[in-house]
Amino acid sequence: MTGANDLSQVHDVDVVVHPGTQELSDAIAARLVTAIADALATQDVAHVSLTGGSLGSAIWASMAALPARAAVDWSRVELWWGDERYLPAGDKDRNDVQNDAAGLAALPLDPAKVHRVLGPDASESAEASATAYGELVRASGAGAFDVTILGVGPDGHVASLFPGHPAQQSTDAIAVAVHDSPKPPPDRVSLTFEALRRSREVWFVVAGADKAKAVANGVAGAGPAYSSAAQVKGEQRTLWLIDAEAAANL
Ligand SMILES: O=C1O[C@H](COP(=O)(O)O)[C@@H](O)[C@H](O)[C@H]1O
Repeated sequence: MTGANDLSQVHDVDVVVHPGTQELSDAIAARLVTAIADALATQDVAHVSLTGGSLGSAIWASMAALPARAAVDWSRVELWWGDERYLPAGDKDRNDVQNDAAGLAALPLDPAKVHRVLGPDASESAEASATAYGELVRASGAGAFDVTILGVGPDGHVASLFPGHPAQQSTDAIAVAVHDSPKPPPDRVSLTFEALRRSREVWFVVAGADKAKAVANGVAGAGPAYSSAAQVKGEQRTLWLIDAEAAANL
């Protein structure tokens, strides 16, 4: 990772800083290829949980341009989403739609292994969608995700778990319905902290000066009223993959 500045082991997490958003996005795509190929060397399938947001989609544009993506047997990759906006299939504001448009759809994935959160066109409520998604995670035998990728909002939210929002407190489920989200749209479905923590590696992916405070809070381990990101750690590794602007307050 040429040009990366490794600030390893700050507060029991690893922080890697790349100069700008493009370098960061390209590096995450390359890292993901390696992580998936490693997992597939010893497992039948690799489970990866994806994120929406700006960088969450930029990764797939980088992947589409990365020759090394051919090193992965994508038909053995199970994809999940850490959260989804509770909107009908195909809505341009859904995370999966934005990821697909950025480049995800171009990969030779097995559609049966791409697990999309049901929207209002296919479920009675966000609660019903969350229950169905949780059951799907459980039934898949995922047990733990190999990699969970999480964007972080300027307010410190990850997936659709917003600091101080009641959905943060859901402890008895894999996925939870979120209403009155401070960021539109108001209705969402999110994996819970408990589910997100069942990840071998958690990667926070963050770019931009407007995220510098959220990154500092997350890396420092701030409480849930200030940072949802700080409540999630990987079982083996927690990585902050950020650009120089986002690192400004470290
Ligand atoms: O609404 C969401 O926002 C976050 C972060 O988005 P960004 O555009 O500020 O990077 C994203 O991680 C989450 O998946 C999404 O639903």
